[in-house]
Amino acid sequence: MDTVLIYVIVGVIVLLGAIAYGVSLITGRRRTLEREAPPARPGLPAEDLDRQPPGDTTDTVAPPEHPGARATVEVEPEPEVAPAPPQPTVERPASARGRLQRLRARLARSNSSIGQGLLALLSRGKLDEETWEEVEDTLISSDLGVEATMELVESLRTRVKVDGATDEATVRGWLREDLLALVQPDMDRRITSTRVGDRPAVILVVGVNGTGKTTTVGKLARVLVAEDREVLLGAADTFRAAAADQLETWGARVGVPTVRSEKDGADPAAVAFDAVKAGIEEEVDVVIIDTAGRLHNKVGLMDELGKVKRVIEKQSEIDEVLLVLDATTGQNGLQQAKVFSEAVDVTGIVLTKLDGTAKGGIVVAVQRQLGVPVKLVGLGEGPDDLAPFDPEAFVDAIVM
Ligand SMILES: Nc1nc2c(ncn2[C@@H]2O[C@H](COP(=O)(O)OP(=O)(O)OP(=O)(O)O)[C@@H](O)[C@H]2O)c(=O)[nH]1
Repeated sequence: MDTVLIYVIVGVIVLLGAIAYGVSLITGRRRTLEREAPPARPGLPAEDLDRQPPGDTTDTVAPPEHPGARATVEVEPEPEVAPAPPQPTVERPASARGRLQRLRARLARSNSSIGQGLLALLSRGKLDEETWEEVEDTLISSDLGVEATMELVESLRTRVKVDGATDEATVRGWLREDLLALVQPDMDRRITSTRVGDRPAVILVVGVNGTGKTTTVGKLARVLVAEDREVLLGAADTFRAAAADQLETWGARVGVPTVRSEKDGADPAAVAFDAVKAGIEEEVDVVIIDTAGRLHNKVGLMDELGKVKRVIEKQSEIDEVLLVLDATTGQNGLQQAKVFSEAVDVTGIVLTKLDGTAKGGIVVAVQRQLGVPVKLVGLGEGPDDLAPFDPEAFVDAIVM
């Protein structure tokens, strides 16, 4: 009996175990199926997009069938286009013609006070010795120089004696005429900037650092580009590391190449040589060379500039040597002019920063001292603020 009971109990246990196993198999399968099924999505099912026939790439916008339903949109993938490399913008500089007229207001701003002062003194009616002394002082304070001042006062005294008229319009006429004569309008102020025979014109730009030399070379390149010249720059100012970068930037703005050395403190003569060589090979119209004018002493300067000059002349003559002077430095500038002219044959002067000084008389003083004309004047820091010197426009700005 006991044995039968044991068999019954074991049988029940086996049966229960089999039932439990069967139930667990069914639930496990259902869970797996649930896990594999995609989640239900609200609104228009996304699978509508998936069901678009492959290859149908046109944009399709199905109007919604009822409010709230989303349109089915298939957007053609953008073809992959490599971004275009940034193009350097080459500027078209303003023509140099009539620039001094345009910039006259800048000159007038600083220099017309002299003109106004002179006009007020000379049209007082009674011109006594004291007034003439004031006239002299005004002229000397404009850096005209003692000699030119004496000449001008002498001429004005004679006119007053002869004519007697001292109304402002008459005096203005005299002043204009006498100042113009002092500025020597007949001097040849052209700059050689076209090919000479079968070689480019070569312009050497010299001057003390800080006078605006590099800036002037850059501005001059623009003036010449505006006149359709092919220009090449030589960065022979190897003394100041940033000068070559500065020059290169000026050139790049108007599509002008710069020959430079990658080495700081390289031999300026070697850079000048390479620039002229490249200019000859490229058949450009003009090569402009920026130099470092370290005014440590006259002998050093002569050695440096002399070497640059000799090395260039192995390949080409030098057509222009432009001396850059800062108009605000007065007598100091005149002293520099003297030293440079002894080191190298200066053919023209560039007077920079005339916009910032009432000392326009320096034009007369420096021309007299060197016997060479002022060819260009700097009238601001803008890229087109360099103008060919025009004696009439200059004097008009003073006596306007
Ligand atoms: N207001 C004014 N500033 C000027 C003029 N010309 C040049 N300058 C400024 O003078 C400063 C010196 O100019 P640079 O061209 O660097 O002088 P630099 O003589 O070449 O000096 P280095 O490159 O060291 O040889 C700059 O800030 C120019 O913008 C001008 O006509 N008017």
